[in-house]
Amino acid sequence: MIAAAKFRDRDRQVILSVKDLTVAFGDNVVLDHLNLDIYRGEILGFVGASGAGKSVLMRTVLRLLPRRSGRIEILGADYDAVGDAERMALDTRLGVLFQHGALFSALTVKENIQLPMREYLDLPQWLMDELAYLKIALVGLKPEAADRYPSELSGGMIKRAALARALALDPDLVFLDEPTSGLDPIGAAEFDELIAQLRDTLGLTVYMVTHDLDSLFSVCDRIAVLGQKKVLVEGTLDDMLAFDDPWVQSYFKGKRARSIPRADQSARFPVE
Ligand SMILES: Nc1ncnc2c1ncn2[C@@H]1O[C@H](COP(=O)(O)OP(=O)(O)OP(=O)(O)O)[C@@H](O)[C@H]1O
Repeated sequence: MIAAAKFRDRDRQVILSVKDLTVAFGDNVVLDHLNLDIYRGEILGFVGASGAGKSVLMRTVLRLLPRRSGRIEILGADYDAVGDAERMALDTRLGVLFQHGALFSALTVKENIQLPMREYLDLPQWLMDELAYLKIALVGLKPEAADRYPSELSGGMIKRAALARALALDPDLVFLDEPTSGLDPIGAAEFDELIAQLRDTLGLTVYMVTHDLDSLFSVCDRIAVLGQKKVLVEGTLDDMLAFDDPWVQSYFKGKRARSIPRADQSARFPVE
């Protein structure tokens, strides 16, 4: 924890800051004065029991759900305090991969990737085509995938195509909602590797909601646990293991967790 804190304080810029966020549906308060910071260039794994509110948090940050109170700052700018033009510019800094890919079935992969470009940019078709092929290559798909429809793709290819769409506008921060769910262990490991590669080469920041212990142990720099309507604990895997809470203990120290080899986190959190 000390090492992680040093690394953050010294080098890191907060890219997304959620302050005092409360979200409720009628009497059902799902998030209660929640705080969370995400730092540039990190892969943050976000976990919590089913129904804890992980998707609600992600959707609220993306302004797909209303909040009762609280502030959301992207790259230091308060979403609510900026004008329409700046808000639109902030939107382009974020990319999203929804659970199950959420590609439009009537559009080809190329057309899906070009959707955000059409919405936010004014580019000639030839340039959008070149950019789409670039994104397709970036996520490890072959060029032939460009003209395929989602129904013609495997589960792993759909995830990659959806990731290519999330990267369409060269975002600073991507939200991934259970990106490896439904993939076999090899496909999931390859996807994790791709995420780490994109972080390293593009300097991408990644917010990953996941139930996948392999992902948490192998690619996440930091973990945050949602519980009791707040971020219960955040930090390294060692912080999770030391945290005295029954759900956190059984999640990170359970039989399944014990069978997974851990990545060397000291490489990611160097101490001066
Ligand atoms: N649009 C909505 N209207 C009313 N209640 C909602 C809505 N969306 C989510 N909820 C409620 O908010 C709570 C948190 O749901 P959420 O989907 O965020 O959980 P989660 O942590 O993502 O769960 P899982 O891991 O199972 O996907 C649940 O009680 C859910 O019923």
